[in-house]
Amino acid sequence: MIAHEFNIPAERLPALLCAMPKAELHMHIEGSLEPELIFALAQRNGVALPYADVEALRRAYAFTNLQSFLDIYYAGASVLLKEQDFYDMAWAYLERAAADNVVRTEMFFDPQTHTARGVDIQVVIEGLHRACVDAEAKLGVSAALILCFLRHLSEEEAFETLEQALPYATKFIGVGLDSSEVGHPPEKFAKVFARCRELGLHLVAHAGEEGPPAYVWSALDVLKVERVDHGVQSAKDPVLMARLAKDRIPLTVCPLSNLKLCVFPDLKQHNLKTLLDAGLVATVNSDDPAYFGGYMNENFLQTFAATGLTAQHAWQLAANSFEGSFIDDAAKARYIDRLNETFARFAG
Ligand code: HPA
Ligand SMILES: [Zn+2]
Repeated sequence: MIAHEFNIPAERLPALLCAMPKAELHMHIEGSLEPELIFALAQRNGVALPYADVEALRRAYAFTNLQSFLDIYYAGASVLLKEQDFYDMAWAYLERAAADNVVRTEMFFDPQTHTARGVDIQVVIEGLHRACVDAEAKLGVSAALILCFLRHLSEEEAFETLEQALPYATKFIGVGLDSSEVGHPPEKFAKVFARCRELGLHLVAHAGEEGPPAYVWSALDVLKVERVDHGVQSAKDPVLMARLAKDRIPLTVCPLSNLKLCVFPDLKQHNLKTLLDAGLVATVNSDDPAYFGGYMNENFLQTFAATGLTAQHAWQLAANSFEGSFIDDAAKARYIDRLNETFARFAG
């Protein structure tokens, strides 16, 4: 996709970042559970929480690394029991996404977090999928689901989850790999990803969030993923950077997540600009917006303010999000037209 030349006055850039159509490719739906909804669902379902109130829960959101976040994230998800709970969670996110001009979203969900508590996978998938169908009809947001395997569990358990999910295979478009990265390299899941590939599912995996470039290499070469989630540690390996650029492998970067989990000490030092300027198909995403302090537009606004990215970078990030999405080429072209129309409206 060729970037057009746009002359955007600097003072219009924040409004343009908010207005431009964009795709979100890295968002864990359980990470969109706001504290208010956690407490409302706890009350509705009679689930006891180890926090006195919403403020006490929010105060616990002071993370030092990925694991310190995951412990609280899994505790928050414990209030989800019924199909309507999954619907309500997804609907709340989809309304926020629509407000941020997200026109396409590919949402991760973690079935093992729920089946381990005795919730049937059908309840999880049907509730989330119904919200996706309604989002298209009522919000004009195209929404799809990606089932993630928890990498701290075994490959055998991933296979069991895949078996349970297959009756609902028309309701998700692919599989991913998330949870504790270091010590759980992609190759641990080689066989289950090979099976998912045979089944025609799209493949993605978290790699290079905290883990080394070697994990990004094995996500590509062993799992054969089409996108890498996070991938920011790739910048440490010039040969890997060249490979990602050559093969146009999208990286779903999550700046506020990286800040809150101390992957970078501050946003000014985030390497998004390095990745873009090296020609990588980098995108901006919210990861776990209820926990990391912002949905899509907040990620764009804060990252641009901190790192001095330009309107040209904004266009590239939005175009990359459509290129990296799992929609057909005609839909990509329509979204790029809408992107260009928005830029033309903001041009000086
Ligand atoms: O950022 C993340 N990394 C790994 N696993 C996750 N599960 C939710 N968010 C994340
Ligand atoms: Zn993630």
